[in-house]
Amino acid sequence: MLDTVTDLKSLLNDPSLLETRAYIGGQWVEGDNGTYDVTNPARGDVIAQVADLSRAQVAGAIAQAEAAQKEWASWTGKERAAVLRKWFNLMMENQNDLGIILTAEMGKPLAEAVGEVAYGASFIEFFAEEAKRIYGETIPGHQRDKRITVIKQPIGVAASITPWNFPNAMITRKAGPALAAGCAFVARPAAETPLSAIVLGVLADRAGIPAGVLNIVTSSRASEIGKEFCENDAVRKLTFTGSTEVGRILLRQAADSVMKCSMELGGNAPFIVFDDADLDAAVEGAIMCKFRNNGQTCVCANRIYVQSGVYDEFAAKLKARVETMSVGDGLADGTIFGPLINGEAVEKVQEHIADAKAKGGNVILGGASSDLGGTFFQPTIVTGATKDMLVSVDETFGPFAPLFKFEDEDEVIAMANDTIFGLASYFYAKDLSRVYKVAEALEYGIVGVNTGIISTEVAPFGGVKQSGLGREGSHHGIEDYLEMKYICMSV
Ligand SMILES: O=CCCCC(=O)O
Repeated sequence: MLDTVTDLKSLLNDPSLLETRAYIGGQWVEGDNGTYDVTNPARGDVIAQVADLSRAQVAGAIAQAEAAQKEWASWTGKERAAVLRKWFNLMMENQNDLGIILTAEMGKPLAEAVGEVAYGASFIEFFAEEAKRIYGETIPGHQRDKRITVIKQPIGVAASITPWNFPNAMITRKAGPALAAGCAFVARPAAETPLSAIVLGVLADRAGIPAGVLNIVTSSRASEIGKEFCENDAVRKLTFTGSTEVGRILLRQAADSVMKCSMELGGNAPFIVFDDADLDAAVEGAIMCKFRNNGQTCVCANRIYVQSGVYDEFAAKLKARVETMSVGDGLADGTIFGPLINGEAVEKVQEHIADAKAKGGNVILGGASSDLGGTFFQPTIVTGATKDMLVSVDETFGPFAPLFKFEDEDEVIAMANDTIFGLASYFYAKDLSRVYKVAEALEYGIVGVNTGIISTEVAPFGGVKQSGLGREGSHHGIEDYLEMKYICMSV
């Protein structure tokens, strides 16, 4: 049982990793607004009380970042790479402790949490390497006496707002390229999961990242902090992962200062199973894709389309596999499905299931809260899903798998693209020309073909349509933190 912060400390190999103060300008800082409670979603127990910063303190953090940025940018790429590499090493050396902290505040099973820490650290490793490869360009002059050079420079101070579902990796995917580029960074983690962010500050400090280059600002007041980030002229880049609704608000707020924005927003991922697919592989892919993090991931399948010839078999196989998977505390052995983050998340899953049932859906597995109570929910599969159901337009963000039936390729492509979102999509098929045609026709930033897992630091992650702006990860990911400068010289 994790009743208090002392209990959580006792689970850690290095209890000093559990810090509850904010990290600003290399100092550990108490909140002007006191503290707020961080709870364990499995039981609702308070596990820590974290610094609740005021807007003025966040402005102070931005000032510290601004003061530190120029010196940091003057370091060579190789020098920046060396400390980023140390930061990566420290994350991996403390991977299990970081995983325990993450599970305690977010709820996902420990194996997934430890996996997320490795995934998060991979962005620091990758961008440490990229720090040495920020190349410019020479362009043939437009007149005989002209020489044109393009250099790339850090954009300045970058600020991030990140969600609770990936409390580690969503920060590192932004901080890695920002710091590698020579930007200073101010991170505001989700109020639900500040401890995983703060521990990144602890390790950054140990790695020798200079004071002010990385700042972690914790606060229970999301909208105030969002406003400060958008309205403070020293912030030149805002990077956000979260809902499309909040992304729109931030974009509006950021318009006045014309800052560069990256938005990784909501999805409504289709997962398509064609009749020539390897069905067992498709079932495994659907499980990974739909139920990763208990369905609480922006790239989780939201709508599963299965061609009529294999529909019943796929449904039976999926049910048989999912019913063997257990729901439980994230720290308990064998848990596959942890708790949902909070009561609101449970209500949304319930609403989508009730709506599906009312519109003719047939619950073949689950459908209700788990006997464990709290926010534990049974993984649920519904057959007979139709496009008038809520789930076809709205991301459930929970363990609900609706199975839609389709007849042909054109029909399913039209259904899959019939959404304002365009983040991830998936399909299983063997026919090569179908594979190419469908991959090209899906209006999404990411297409998984015969795989349910597409996330990696080496590929560009991001969406089209109202799923966002910009790409994170890969060599493209650093571009969002750089400005191009064109130098025109007359010789
Ligand atoms: O909710 C979105 C988090 C993205 C997780 C990933 O990188 O796969």
